[in-house]
Amino acid sequence: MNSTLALVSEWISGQRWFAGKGRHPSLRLLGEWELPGVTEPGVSASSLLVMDDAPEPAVLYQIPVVRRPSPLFGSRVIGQLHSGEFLIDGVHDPVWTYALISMILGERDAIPLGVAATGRHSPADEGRPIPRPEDVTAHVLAGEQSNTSIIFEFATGVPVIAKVYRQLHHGDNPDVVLQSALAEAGSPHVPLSVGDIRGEWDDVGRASGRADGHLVFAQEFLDGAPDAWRVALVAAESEVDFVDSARSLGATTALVHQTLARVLPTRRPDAVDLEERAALWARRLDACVAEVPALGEYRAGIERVHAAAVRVPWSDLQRIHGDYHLGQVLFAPDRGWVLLDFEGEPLRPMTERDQPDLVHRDVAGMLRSFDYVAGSLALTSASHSAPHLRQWASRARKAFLDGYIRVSGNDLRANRVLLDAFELDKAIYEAVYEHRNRPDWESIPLGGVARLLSHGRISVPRT
Ligand SMILES: Nc1ncnc2c1ncn2[C@@H]1O[C@H](COP(=O)(O)OP(=O)(O)O)[C@@H](O)[C@H]1O
Ligand SMILES: O=P(O)(O)O[C@H]1O[C@H](CO)[C@@H](O[C@H]2O[C@H](CO)[C@@H](O)[C@H](O)[C@H]2O)[C@H](O)[C@H]1O
Repeated sequence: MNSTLALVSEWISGQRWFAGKGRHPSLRLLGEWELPGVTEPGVSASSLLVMDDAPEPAVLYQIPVVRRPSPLFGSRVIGQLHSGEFLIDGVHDPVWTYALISMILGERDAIPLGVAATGRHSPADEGRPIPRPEDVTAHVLAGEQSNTSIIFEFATGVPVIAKVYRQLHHGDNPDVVLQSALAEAGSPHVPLSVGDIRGEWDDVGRASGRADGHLVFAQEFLDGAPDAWRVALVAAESEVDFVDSARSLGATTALVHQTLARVLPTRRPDAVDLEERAALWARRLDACVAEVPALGEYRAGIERVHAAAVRVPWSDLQRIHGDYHLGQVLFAPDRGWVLLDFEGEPLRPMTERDQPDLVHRDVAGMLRSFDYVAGSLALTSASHSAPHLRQWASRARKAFLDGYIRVSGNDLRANRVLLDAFELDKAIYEAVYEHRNRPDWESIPLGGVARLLSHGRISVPRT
């Protein structure tokens, strides 16, 4: 028997969303918010906010839990407390999931235990009632994710997916802000927003002593819609051309960018923006080379591209997706491509992720993704020749750009070095991502870097 924190400390390193793999956590409980409306005697449902001080900077995690006198059949038990109660992993517990959806749809406040939280039901989803417990089922979405998503199915009405953010940051989460703005502007290219939960907690690092941000985001669940990564992989595997699909994905991307530029602030980049970007690219290159030494041989070439990229004209800065790749897009037969997960790159600090940026970042991300389809198949399937796969990727990349340029009117080929700079920046990020998560795939982004540098598109004198 033990304290909540001791039990969570033992359990957290085995969780897929725990970022400190291989390192012992040093946890501190900031507080919790208790979900309202739980009527079962002796049972409470809440969400702990726990700071891990072991990494630098420290990471704030959200951990839904249920305390019960005895576990249910199938409960995921975290451990037994001093009190004799059991601490249960909340996202798998029907009391927690029912209280969560009721709090969002009923716009209820949590019981604050050091952390305040409030549910909001989106006007776009109006008319959906709080279901009776017997009219809703919930299960956790399987698969690798940075957060934990719960699928709700109702006796009537479209299913809902609620994403419980595992790492919390002060400020609006772009995932909620951008998708809600797009959905409210009538874009069919994101799922309908259902609602969210915002919270407020202590933060000694802030002048006010408190921080606030999104804790949960709920949206329509597009059941059965395959993601574009799967669709593209199947096409490449069966040697089916992806040109039309890639062109329409490019066109959809441009439409989403246009809507974001219409409904959220944009601004002209100035000299300071360019200086800051050059400094950011340089810092990121240093950090990536330090972690993946194989990038070292490309450093000078990458620096030349970065230097050239800040000398060409830049278009306006605007809100973008931020971590755009084929796995972030679903194909829904009745509405085409639907974009998900606008949280930005998980390895970048939130202060960078919620800033306006060039659309080039998203376009570059997707171009890299076509390269990944070819690269991953070349690694895993002996029956596909590398030149053939390269040709598949290069046709898809060209079609994606064609589709984007046709709809946006923004000729990203005119100053190709700028797009190359973003593609290189993405590829070095991917090298670090693969180094940490899938070392067998490190050669995919490294090959991408080598190819980009061999195109010789830089027309500035070499130093
Ligand atoms: N609205 C949705 N409809 C259908 N599937 C979804 C929806 N949102 C997420 N998914 C599925 O869940 C996966 C993880 O979602 P994502 O937003 O990328 O979460 P994470 O931030 O945990 O990576 C997606 O790749 C997709 O397969
Ligand atoms: O989806 P996430 O926000 O968690 O993004 C991270 O993981 C992605 C891998 O799942 C990673 O994407 C890279 O691999 C993809 C294939 O699995 C490929 O399509 C992408 O182009 C490539 O970047 C992403 O970079 C990372 O942030």
